[in-house]
Amino acid sequence: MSTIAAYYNNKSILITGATGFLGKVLMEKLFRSSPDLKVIYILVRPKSGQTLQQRVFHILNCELFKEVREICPNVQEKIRAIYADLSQDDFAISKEDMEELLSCTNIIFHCAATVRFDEPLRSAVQLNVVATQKLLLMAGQMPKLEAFIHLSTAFSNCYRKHIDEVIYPCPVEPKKIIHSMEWLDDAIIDEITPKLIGDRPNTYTYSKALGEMVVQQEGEKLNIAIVRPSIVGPTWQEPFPGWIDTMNGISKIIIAAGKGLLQLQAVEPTNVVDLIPADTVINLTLAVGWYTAVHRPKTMLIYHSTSGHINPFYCKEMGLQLTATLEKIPLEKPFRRPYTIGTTSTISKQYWNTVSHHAYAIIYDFYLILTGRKPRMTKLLNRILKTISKLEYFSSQSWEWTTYNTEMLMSQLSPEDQRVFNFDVRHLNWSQYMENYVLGIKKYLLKEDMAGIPEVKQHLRRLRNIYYFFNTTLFLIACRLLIARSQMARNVWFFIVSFCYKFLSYFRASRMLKA
Ligand SMILES: CCCCCCCCCCCCCCCCCCCCCCCCCCCC(=O)SCCNC(=O)CCNC(=O)[C@H](O)C(C)(C)COP(=O)(O)OP(=O)(O)OC[C@H]1O[C@@H](n2cnc3c(N)ncnc32)[C@H](O)[C@@H]1OP(=O)(O)O
Ligand SMILES: NC(=O)C1=CN([C@@H]2O[C@H](COP(=O)(O)OP(=O)(O)OC[C@H]3O[C@@H](n4cnc5c(N)ncnc54)[C@H](OP(=O)(O)O)[C@@H]3O)[C@@H](O)[C@H]2O)C=CC1
Repeated sequence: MSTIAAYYNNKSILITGATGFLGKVLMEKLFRSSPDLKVIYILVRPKSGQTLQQRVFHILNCELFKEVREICPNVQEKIRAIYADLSQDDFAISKEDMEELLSCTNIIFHCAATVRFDEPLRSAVQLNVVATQKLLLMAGQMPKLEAFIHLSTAFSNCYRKHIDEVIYPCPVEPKKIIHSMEWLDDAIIDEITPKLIGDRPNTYTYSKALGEMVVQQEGEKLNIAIVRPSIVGPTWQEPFPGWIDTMNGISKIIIAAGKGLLQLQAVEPTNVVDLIPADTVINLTLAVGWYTAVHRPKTMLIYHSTSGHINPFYCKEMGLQLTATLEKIPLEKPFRRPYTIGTTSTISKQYWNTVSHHAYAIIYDFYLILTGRKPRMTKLLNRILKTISKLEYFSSQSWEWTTYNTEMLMSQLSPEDQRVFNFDVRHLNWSQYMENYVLGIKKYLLKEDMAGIPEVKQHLRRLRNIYYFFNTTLFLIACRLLIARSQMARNVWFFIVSFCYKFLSYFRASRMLKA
């Protein structure tokens, strides 16, 4: 049996952010690989009118947990959902629950975070820094704790081009930031935010960097490690390929491209898109948990979960594969045929934005007005472009992450552990992965019907014919206008027509001679 899987059996595991994308994949793998684990405590808040129990029921009944429901029929009994809101001072955990957590927890996986790039600094700090600090304080009071694993992001130091598995300190100490958030009002915080975040693009990356510093400072006496994934995509292999239930990362770009709304993305075609499958991140995280608990490294180790250095996926290749896949597995109700253009040049971006986004939206809105409907495309397009522009910082650049610790860990695993907890992306086939990505988006995220694919393909063929007809008509109108207004255009036109005529006559004559 796998040593790592055996380690988690009979353990009490605390997970924050278990209702999130990565948290669910983490729980699923734990139940599937170590069905004899004692209990998983999850800190959950009620949301969207659902109680804790309803949320847990919903998670356990989703497609992701299909295999777990068979392997571990009593899975419901092994999850202890604890009411908690991490943005509140004492996490709002009841006294009894807190006592149980403190006395029983063996391992903590801290995944909860606000991942929005545009989160106000106050709430980003509250969740990504203060909550981390408080969880570390709690961890310090747990006599049975063996390891604390903190999920950060490979982009926490994205102002650097080359990133090592170390902590890069922020100029202002986290304690000072936390303290200032207590007495500054919102208006002043908004004003100083750009100065504080400095070269970072948003409050997310800044607060995650502060969170790492807190982990380093407050976790000195704990057995602690940090995992830094890059852009997390759907599962690669486990429990099945293509599982995704989040719009984060690049899913929004893919959906907008699949619906034909977005054709241009600010990317340098030769740049690398550092995608990493969710199951790879989770396998590494579980291996890190085991290694930290059992081998107790003397210093806190940071592990990069990235793909670019060993199996680079270039933007151009991704654009081509995405277009091909979206033809094969189209998304429902496309506005246009998917097509991808990548550039970072400002002039080129403005040109393509006008020609392939705004012009189309205006024409479509005009068509809606003519057919007695309310125009909506320009508004929708502007919203999407605004959203996508906030991702531009990440799409227009490339980074290099070193992975010495991750490779060291891989070398420490037995062949069986390397197989069961595979985090080696050298053999990942990107074309296959993109196909499963689109399938996953269609099936699990958008919940579209697979049986509708032939109909959508037919619709796409109609759109292609309209596109050709529209372009040919536009070309002929332009020619006609030019010929009517310019002698030179007329000369060129007559030259082309007489050239074609002569060529055809020559071709016919030579065929007759041969006959
Ligand atoms: C791909 C094809 C394009 C063509 C290019 C072709 C080029 C050829 C070669 C290139 C190939 C293509 C390669 C592209 C790859 C680029 C790679 C880089 C991508 C960069 C991704 C960034 C990831 C960075 C990861 C950093 C690591 C982390 O740790 S991230 C943690 C995860 N966090 C996130 O990912 C959160 C990011 N998101 C946000 O913070 C917010 O969404 C936002 C701040 C970005 C935007 O907020 P906003 O309020 O504006 O939007 P939102 O609330 O999300 O939505 C507003 C409404 O708009 C609707 N909407 C949004 N998208 C769509 C859509 N696609 N279709 C329809 N409707 C959409 C949305 O539903 C909202 O509607 P309402 O709910 O009704 O308001
Ligand atoms: N996805 C990605 O591309 C990447 C993610 N990461 C990191 O991985 C971790 C997990 O990310 P991911 O799963 O994608 O994120 P999600 O947004 O999917 O999940 C976030 C989780 O945090 C919980 N949470 C947020 N606020 C609170 C709160 N106040 N109290 C209790 N719980 C709260 C959410 O609960 P609720 O369901 O109630 O909202 C949810 O379970 C994060 O630390 C993130 O920084 C790093 C790199 C890339």
